[in-house]
Amino acid sequence: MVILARGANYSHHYAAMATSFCPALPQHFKPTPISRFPQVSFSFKVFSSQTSADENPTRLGFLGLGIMGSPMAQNLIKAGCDVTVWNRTKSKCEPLIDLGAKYKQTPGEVAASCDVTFSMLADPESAMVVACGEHGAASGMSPGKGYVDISTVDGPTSKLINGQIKETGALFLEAPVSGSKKPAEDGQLIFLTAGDKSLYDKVSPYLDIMGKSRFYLGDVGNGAAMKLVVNMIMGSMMTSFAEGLLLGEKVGLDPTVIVEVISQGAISAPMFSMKGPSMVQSKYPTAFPLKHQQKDMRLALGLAESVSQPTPIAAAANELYKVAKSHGLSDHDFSAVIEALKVKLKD
Ligand SMILES: NC(=O)C1=CN([C@@H]2O[C@H](COP(=O)(O)OP(=O)(O)OC[C@H]3O[C@@H](n4cnc5c(N)ncnc54)[C@H](OP(=O)(O)O)[C@@H]3O)[C@@H](O)[C@H]2O)C=CC1
Ligand SMILES: O=CCCC(=O)O
Repeated sequence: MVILARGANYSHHYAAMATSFCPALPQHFKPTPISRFPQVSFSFKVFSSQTSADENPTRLGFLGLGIMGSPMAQNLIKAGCDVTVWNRTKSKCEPLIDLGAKYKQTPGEVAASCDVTFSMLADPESAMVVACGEHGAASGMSPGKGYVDISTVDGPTSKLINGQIKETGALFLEAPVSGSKKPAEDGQLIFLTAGDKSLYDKVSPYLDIMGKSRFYLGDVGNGAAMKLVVNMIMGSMMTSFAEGLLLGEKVGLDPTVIVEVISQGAISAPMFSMKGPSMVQSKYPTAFPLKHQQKDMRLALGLAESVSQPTPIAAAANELYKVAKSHGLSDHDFSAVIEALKVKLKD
């Protein structure tokens, strides 16, 4: 069911109205902006397992069950979707199988048994091998099927995967996400999609289960570019925040007060408020692994290089992430980049 309503100011009113129409269906209900026209309209989407439980429900595959993929697949299962999973490390499939997912031995077998297959892999290399390698998803693709790659990769990788999928007659959509572990758990991700519009239309109900909004950006490569631009800014912001916390502390300021002051002013950001308190305690519980942030800085710098755009701030930030990696912080949250600034230089 989709309830359409115009105007951003009345979202909670319309949300209450929709819930009163459908009291049995509130579990996956949330007001969602129609992101292609963010300035003019909102839609409210109610996904119900009943609506998908028709004669031939769409069979969904999910490849890659890491920090992000696991809760995303879990939300699809909990919404009543028919989901088949695969992960390189099979043990990560088990909690989802317990929730009702099916399991196949290879990405190709998942794709062969599903109508649409989602993938959420670490980086360009793993996205390529899972899509196009031996027993990869492409080996199970054929006309009528679709492949949706949610991994954060660069445009050239996404275009290569698109080409291989298209050769099978299937459709392709790149759909990287903004939002981290908690938004993935809460179904509040922001999808940045590009590619086959008909596949975008087909999978929109599923994107709405996993996310709060979705953007359709046209040709393959635009979704990857949008994601890299956003993460490049985020990565630079984090290093600047880390510098400020350490400088403030060194001149005698209480870093918890710095976090509070920032939260009330013009540079307030959810990221600072969420990560700041644990950073001042030198704790970095992983939501977004530092190794992935450094990968995104590297890919964003490659994108900048491809169009001769100067990005000196991002280049400097990237060096700090590389230093943090060399200190064994790859699997910590990316906020651990602050540790790279604590390293004492030799005399
Ligand atoms: N965490 C976050 O906050 C966000 C992450 N992203 C992006 O989403 C993607 C996934 O992130 P996240 O879930 O955090 O990452 P994780 O490191 O938790 O998971 C990575 C996944 O990729 C799989 N993988 C890695 N290498 C290979 C390989 N060679 N062959 C097959 N599978 C492989 C892993 O399998 P295995 O379990 O066997 O290791 C795992 O399923 C990344 O591109 C990341 O940049 C995007 C938004 C937010
Ligand atoms: O790619 C990771 C993004 C993390 C976030 O948007 O909070």
